[in-house]
Amino acid sequence: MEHFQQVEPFDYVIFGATGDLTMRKLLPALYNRLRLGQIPDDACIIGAARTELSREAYVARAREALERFLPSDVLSPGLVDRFLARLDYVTLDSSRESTQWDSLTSLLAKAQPDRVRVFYFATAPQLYGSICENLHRYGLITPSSRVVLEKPIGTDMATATAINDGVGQYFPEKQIYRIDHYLGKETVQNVLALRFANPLINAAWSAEHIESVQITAAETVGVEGRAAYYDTSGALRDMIQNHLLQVLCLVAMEAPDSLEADAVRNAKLAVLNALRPMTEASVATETVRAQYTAGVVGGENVPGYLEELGTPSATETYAAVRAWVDTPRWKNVPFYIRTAKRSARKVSEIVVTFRPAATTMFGATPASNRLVLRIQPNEGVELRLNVKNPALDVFNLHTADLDTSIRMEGGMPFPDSYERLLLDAVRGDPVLFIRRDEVEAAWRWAEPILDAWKHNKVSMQTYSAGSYGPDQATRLLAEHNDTWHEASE
Ligand SMILES: NC(=O)C1=CN([C@@H]2O[C@H](COP(=O)(O)OP(=O)(O)OC[C@H]3O[C@@H](n4cnc5c(N)ncnc54)[C@H](OP(=O)(O)O)[C@@H]3O)[C@@H](O)[C@H]2O)C=CC1
Ligand SMILES: O=C1O[C@H](COP(=O)(O)O)[C@@H](O)[C@H](O)[C@H]1O
Repeated sequence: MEHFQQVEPFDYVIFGATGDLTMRKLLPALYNRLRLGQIPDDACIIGAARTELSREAYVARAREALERFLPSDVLSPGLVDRFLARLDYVTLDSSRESTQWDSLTSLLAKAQPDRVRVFYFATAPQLYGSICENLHRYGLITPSSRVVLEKPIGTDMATATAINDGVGQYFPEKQIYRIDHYLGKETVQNVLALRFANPLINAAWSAEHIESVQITAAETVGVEGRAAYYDTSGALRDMIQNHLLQVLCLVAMEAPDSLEADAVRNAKLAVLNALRPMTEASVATETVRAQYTAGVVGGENVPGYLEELGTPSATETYAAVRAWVDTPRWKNVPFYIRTAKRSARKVSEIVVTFRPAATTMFGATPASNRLVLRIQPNEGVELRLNVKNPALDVFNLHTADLDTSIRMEGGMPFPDSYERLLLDAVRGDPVLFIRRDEVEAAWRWAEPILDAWKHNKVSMQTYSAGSYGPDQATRLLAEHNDTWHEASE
C-alpha cells in the first residue's frame, strides 16, 4: 500500500511500558504499522518501567496484549514474532538517578548517534520533568530526539506550566510532541478537507449562515479501571479542555496558509484566544455538570458513579458548555460542547445547524439545513435538505438526508488514531500535536469553569446511566429554541 510508506529506522523508548496505555494502545498501534510495512526491521522499541522483568517476560506480556487488544484477523504468527523481535525492556525508576539508566544507555548506544530517538512518556505527568532531567543527566538527548507527552498536561494552568517548564528545560519546543488522540482521528482531520476543499461548504461557514454548532463526545462506558485518575479529573478536564476544544478549533479557525504545523497551530491558537472568557456569572448560565446514577446501558444494569467509587465525590461525569468564539465570523453563534460517560450511545460528532431559508413561499418556514460530521462510529457526513414531498400534489416540503459514509479502501476499519500519531513523531511532523501556547490558552478558558464548579456556583445534576444526560442540558439549548442532536434522530 503506497500511502503507508516506511519510516526511517528509529529507537522508541516508552516510559510506562507495563501500563494500561502501552498495552492497550501503543504496542497494538506499533504492531499494526509494522504489519502495514511502515516499520523497518532495524527499528527498536524499548519499554521502561520499575517492575523487574526480563526481556522474555516483557515480550510475553506484549504478546498477550496484542492477542487481547487486536482482532485475530490482523494477527499472524510470523508478523507477531517479527514485531516482538523489535522489543526490549529495561527495569528503571525513571524519576531517580541510578545505575539502572546504564542498561538504557547501552541499548541506545548500539545505534547510530543521529538515528531518530522518540521518548514516549506514558507515565503520570508529575514524572515528566524528572524523566527529562535524567535523560539529560545520562546524555541520552540527541539532536534527533523527540519527546511525546501524554495527556493530561496538568490539571490547571499552574500544573500545566510546571510540566511544560520541566520538559522545556531539556527539550526545545520543536522537539516536544503533546499528543491529543482526537487529532489522530481521520474524521477529525476531515473537518479541514470538508471546510477548505469544498467552496460550497466554505462559503456558508460563518454566522451569516450558521445558527449553532454542537460538538459531542459521549461514551457508554463508565470510568472502568481508571477511577483513581478520573475522580481527580472529571469530564471537563478529561475531554473538553483538550479533545473537544481541539475539535472546536478546527471547526472555527480561519484558513491556515498551509498544512505546515505552525500555520495550523497558529490558526487554532487564534480560536482559543477568541473564546469568550468565562466569569463566575457566565459559568452559572453557560455550563451544566452532572454525575450518572444507576441505570441500564446496552441492556445491562450498571451502578451509579458514586456507588462505583464507593466514596462521596464532586467529580462530574457529564459536562456541557455553551461557548462563544468572539470573532466576526462567529458573531453570536453558540458552540455547544458536551461529553458524558455512561451515555445512551457511544458517539462523537459535530453538528452544524444552518439558518433557515428566509422565504414565505412555502407557507411554513423550511427546516434548517443541518450538517452532521460523524467522527465515530459509522464515520461519515450527513446533510439534511428540504425537498418537495412527492406524496402530495400540493407543494409541501419534507426533509431528506444525504448520507455519505467515509470508509477506507476495501471497507477496512479506520486505523486507531495512535497509529498515525506514533509514527508522525518518528517522521518529525508535529502538525497533529499540540503546541504549548494552545494548552495554556485552553486552560485559561477552562479554569474559571473549574473554579466556579469547585465553589459550587453551579449545582451538580444527575442523569441515569443510559440516558442522554440531565434536563438542565436540554434547557441550555431550549433557551435558544434548539435541541441536542441525538445520533438516533
Ligand atoms: N490508559 C489510557 O487509556 C490513557 C492514559 N493516558 C495517560 O497515559 C499515562 C499512563 O496511563 P496508564 O497507562 O493508564 O497508567 P498505568 O498506571 O496503567 O501505567 C503507568 C505506568 O508507569 C510506570 N511507572 C510508574 N512510575 C514509574 C517510574 N517512576 N519510572 C518508570 N515507570 C514508572 C508503571 O509501571 P511500574 O509500576 O512498573 O513502574 C506503568 O507502566 C497517564 O498520564 C494517563 O493519564 C492518556 C490517555 C488514555
Ligand atoms: O482521552 C480520553 O479519551 C477517551 C475517549 O476516547 P475515544 O477515542 O474512545 O472517543 C475517554 O474514554 C477517556 O476517559 C479520556 O481520557
